[in-house]
Amino acid sequence: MNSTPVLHVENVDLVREGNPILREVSLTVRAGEHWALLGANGAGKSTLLSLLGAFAHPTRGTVEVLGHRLGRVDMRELRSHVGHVDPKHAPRSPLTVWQVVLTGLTNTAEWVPRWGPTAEQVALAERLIGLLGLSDRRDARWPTLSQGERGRALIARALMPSPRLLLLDEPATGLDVAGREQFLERIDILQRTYPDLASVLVTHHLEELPPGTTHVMLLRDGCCLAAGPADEVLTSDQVSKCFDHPIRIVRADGRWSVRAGGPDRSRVG
Ligand SMILES: Nc1ncnc2c1ncn2[C@@H]1O[C@H](COP(=O)(O)OP(=O)(O)OP(=O)(O)O)[C@@H](O)[C@H]1O
Repeated sequence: MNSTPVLHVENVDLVREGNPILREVSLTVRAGEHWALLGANGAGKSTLLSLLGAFAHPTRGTVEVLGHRLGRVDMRELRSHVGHVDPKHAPRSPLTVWQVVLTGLTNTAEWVPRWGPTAEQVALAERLIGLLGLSDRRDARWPTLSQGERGRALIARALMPSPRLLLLDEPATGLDVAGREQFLERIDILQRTYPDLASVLVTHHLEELPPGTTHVMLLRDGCCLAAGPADEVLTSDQVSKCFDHPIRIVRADGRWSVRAGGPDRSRVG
């Protein structure tokens, strides 16, 4: 296994229009780790993800993505090796699921004219479509897909170049309960199928954390409040501080959820 961290962020500050957005943030992500960035609206999660995806440079500090230091590398080239699931991605023409997934190889929103995948690439696309639970929607066109199906198609698309890193920005936002559970089930299958894949997922809802989440960073006002193994970081105390609200964390069947803080009323009979 490659021992270079997949991501290494050291003492990063990011200032935009004179405002500090990230302050002294450090993070190391290794192969096989599944991180969640958790924090309230405006905490800086998406901004940090944009650094990890080589979409932005830090103002101070260093960011290494797949062993390459931002500022010393062709960002566009580097991005092609990162599986970045952009929820706003949308092809303009009504591509099928199969086509959308294959555009992950050309890194384009549209099907590239005169480009054709190899037999191995087609086989990989079919395998990923199956892994994401979309085999029966393989030929369905983008405009006819549900939001959950689109999200899962985009994950399959991001995995086409066989990246070592998958970045997911609020992947379960807007999904109904069934859609969220299907998404979590597929993430679980994915993590078991690709044990070396590392991922970083942004969310503000603990209910949306995949059970395979190994590590968590709590962000508040651009600062890292806590970072480390999920069970050490996701305590009622720390999450309450992160969201500036009394919260009680409940862990059941490998999943996390929250209740309003205060006494545990479930035992009052
Ligand atoms: N281009 C920009 N210029 C100035 N301020 C920005 C810019 N982009 C983001 N911000 C500010 O930086 C802060 C962090 O934004 P960011 O989107 O990273 O937070 P977030 O934790 O992802 O929030 P949310 O959960 O609402 O998506 C916010 O206060 C936002 O207004």
